[in-house]
Amino acid sequence: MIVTIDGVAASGKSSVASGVARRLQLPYVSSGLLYRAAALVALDEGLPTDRAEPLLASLEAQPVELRPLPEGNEVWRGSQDLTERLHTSEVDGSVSAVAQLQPLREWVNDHLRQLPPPFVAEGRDMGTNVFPQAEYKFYLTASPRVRAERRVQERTADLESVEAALVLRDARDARQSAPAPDARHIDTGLGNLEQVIAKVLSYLPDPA
Ligand SMILES: Nc1ncnc2c1ncn2[C@@H]1O[C@H](COP(=O)(O)OP(=O)(O)O)[C@@H](O)[C@H]1O
Ligand SMILES: Nc1ccn([C@H]2C[C@H](O)[C@@H](COP(=O)(O)OP(=O)(O)O)O2)c(=O)n1
Repeated sequence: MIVTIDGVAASGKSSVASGVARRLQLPYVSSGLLYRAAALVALDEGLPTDRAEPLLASLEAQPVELRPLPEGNEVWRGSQDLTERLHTSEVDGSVSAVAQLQPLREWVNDHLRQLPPPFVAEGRDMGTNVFPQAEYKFYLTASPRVRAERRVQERTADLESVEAALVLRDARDARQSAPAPDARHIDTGLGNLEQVIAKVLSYLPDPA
């Protein structure tokens, strides 16, 4: 079984995917972490974010590995744990450019398609491009203000600038963020995290 949870930035994808996966006793897969890791490598190494070749060459020379652990996804590069460095405003600011590079998208998608099901996968195009065969698909939304209020709890930045950055990233990511026609839409602003997790679970078979 593959469950896909797509949606806009800070709509709650990883928290909801993690909660659903825990209840189903499945791993969850945070695809955005691979895009974030690629953006971090570009920033660390001073590589351009608008050209795929130098970045791919670096990622091939020293590969990045996504570890979809039940307690949280980690990203490693050799002996370096990158996980704690993936959710900064700097990475937020560069990741959409990297995610527009088609060869980078193929690099991410090759990683994801090697993972053995069952799992819950979250991102932008899990239900459309990467796992169109998934049995259960969800698309999370919430207003920019609601999402910004959540993100200020996690970033040292003010509400107005976080909201503006989210709206900008939504626009930059729009191309790969179209919902799957067969996805169920859930507005995560209408309930708390537990209620949204329960809503998703209500459409899924009970764990054996
Ligand atoms: N109803 C809700 N649904 C989902 N997340 C919520 C909700 N209410 C508050 N949150 C919080 O909002 C944040 C969403 O962040 P995250 O799950 O990282 O979103 P995304 O993966 O879409 O960027 C988390 O801190 C989560 O606990
Ligand atoms: N499947 C995916 C997942 C993420 N991306 C891009 C779009 C986003 O700006 C970044 C980071 O995504 P991530 O889901 O980690 O973060 P946000 O929820 O957007 O804060 O990666 C993508 O293009 N396709």
